[in-house]
Amino acid sequence: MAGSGVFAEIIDGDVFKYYADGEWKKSSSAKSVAIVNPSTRNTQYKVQACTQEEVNKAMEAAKAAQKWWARTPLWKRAELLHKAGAILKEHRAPIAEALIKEIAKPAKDAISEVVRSGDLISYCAEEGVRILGEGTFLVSDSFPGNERNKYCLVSKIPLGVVLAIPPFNYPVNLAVSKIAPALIAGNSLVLKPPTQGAVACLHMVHCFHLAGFPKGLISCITGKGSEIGDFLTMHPGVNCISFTGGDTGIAISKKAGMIPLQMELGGKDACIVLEDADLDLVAANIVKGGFSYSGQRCTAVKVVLVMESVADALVEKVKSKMTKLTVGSPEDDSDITAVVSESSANFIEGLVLDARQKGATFCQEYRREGNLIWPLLLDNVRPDMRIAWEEPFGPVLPIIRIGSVEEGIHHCNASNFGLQGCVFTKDINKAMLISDAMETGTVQINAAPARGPDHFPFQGIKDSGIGSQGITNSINMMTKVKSTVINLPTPSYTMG
Ligand SMILES: NC(=O)C1=CN([C@@H]2O[C@H](COP(=O)(O)OP(=O)(O)OC[C@H]3O[C@@H](n4cnc5c(N)ncnc54)[C@H](OP(=O)(O)O)[C@@H]3O)[C@@H](O)[C@H]2O)C=CC1
Ligand SMILES: O=C(O)[C@H](O)COP(=O)(O)O
Repeated sequence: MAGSGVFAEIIDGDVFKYYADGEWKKSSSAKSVAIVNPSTRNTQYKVQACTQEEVNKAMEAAKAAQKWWARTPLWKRAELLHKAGAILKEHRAPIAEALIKEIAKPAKDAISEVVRSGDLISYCAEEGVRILGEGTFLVSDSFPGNERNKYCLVSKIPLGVVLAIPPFNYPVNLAVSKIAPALIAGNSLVLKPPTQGAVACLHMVHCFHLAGFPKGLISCITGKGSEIGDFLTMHPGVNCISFTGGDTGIAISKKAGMIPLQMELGGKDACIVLEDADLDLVAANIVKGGFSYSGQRCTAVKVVLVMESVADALVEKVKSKMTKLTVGSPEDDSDITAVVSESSANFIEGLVLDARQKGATFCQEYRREGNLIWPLLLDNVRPDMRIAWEEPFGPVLPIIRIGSVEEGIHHCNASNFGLQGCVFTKDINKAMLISDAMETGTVQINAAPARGPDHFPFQGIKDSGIGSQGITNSINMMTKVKSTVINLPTPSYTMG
């Protein structure tokens, strides 16, 4: 049960506390933020609306704790991370329950998100010891005109205080994908969880608390992003921001100071289907890729670009598979559950009505009950329809019929997004050429887009992001280079 057992200390009455300086606290604002259950549309939980003064205190504590943490041996940092990962997996049930209630994540997916997160933390601990345990040694005479009288020792050192801001759809996994790299690299961490997903995040933070991390090293500031977000992202105490979400990230990138930014934003992942593709494989991947977690994944298949000659056959296969999708409550492990909010459902509906008005073919009747939208395939979508370009973040998938591969690549590259894409063909040479031509961070060949497994590099270009995630790249991004040059009185080749 969320907020009970070992988690009893993180709640006060019906309001979850925030975490700072090694303690669970009530905000002096005496205000709380309601978390509405997407399925019932009733208030499920409440979290503290933290004040700017509480942010300042968390930043001060983070700065002080980081100085000591940077002097903590790598093996000790890794040991604590392994403990946190194990505790997280041990308490997967109450954390998954919070995911079910606050973001309507199907029960099975909720459990797997928590387990995946525990595994990410441990993998990160091991990877951090490996890559941070070595540096570079350069000699001066490798550059013309120099003798070997300078030795250069190059190492990776922490940035300082990392601000982590994850989105609602993977509030635990996309939080630890920032927290673990930050900590193993010797940084401290301030977390601003999504409102929808905040309680799952608070439970996850408690697992780090139980593991025994130093006071002040980790804090979790709750409150609406629209109210406390700018104060956090423009705070002078922040040395790096790692953000995942929508175009909010673009706004943040314009406000943040001279600090490293890691941004994983929206996507319009295109699925290009060639005439020789295995259509059963394609249909299976389109349904899984397009409708898992009700399409609320940045890596969801968001537009299908299929050669006209095989389009009818593909559409029939997809429609047939869609009839097997269950629609209902996350507690029952339904495939399709309520989207995260009424505003999200309204946005999705707007795209559907626009497509209807402009003549798209509806493969199913459009059906909505509250935030629950039944899976919908739109055929014969044209570029003048909003759904051809915008990201519904919901269970609605457009099909665009193309006359050539070039037409498909053109549509993919004309998008403002550039996260992932996929191509289905039996001709690997053609697949490689298409992958090279697609302007996206990743191209999947003969499978739907996916961020996982979490050690793979994951990046978006254009409006889909800045920098590269994935455990190794995240660790490196949360460090900076330090050179120490030893100047010898006379050249020495004894090490040559
Ligand atoms: N690339 C990806 O992985 C994802 C992309 N998205 C995209 O984002 C859209 C909306 O999803 P959502 O999660 O609400 O994304 P948002 O960009 O609205 O929110 C992401 C995170 O940013 C916080 N935030 C909001 N405003 C600010 C601000 N001014 N300063 C700092 N932080 C802020 C949010 O907090 P709060 O919740 O309190 O507002 C949340 O923690 C989706 O429709 C989709 O397009 C969403 C999820 C994942
Ligand atoms: O933000 C998202 O939607 C996730 O990065 C998607 O992760 P997945 O592809 O592993 O589901």
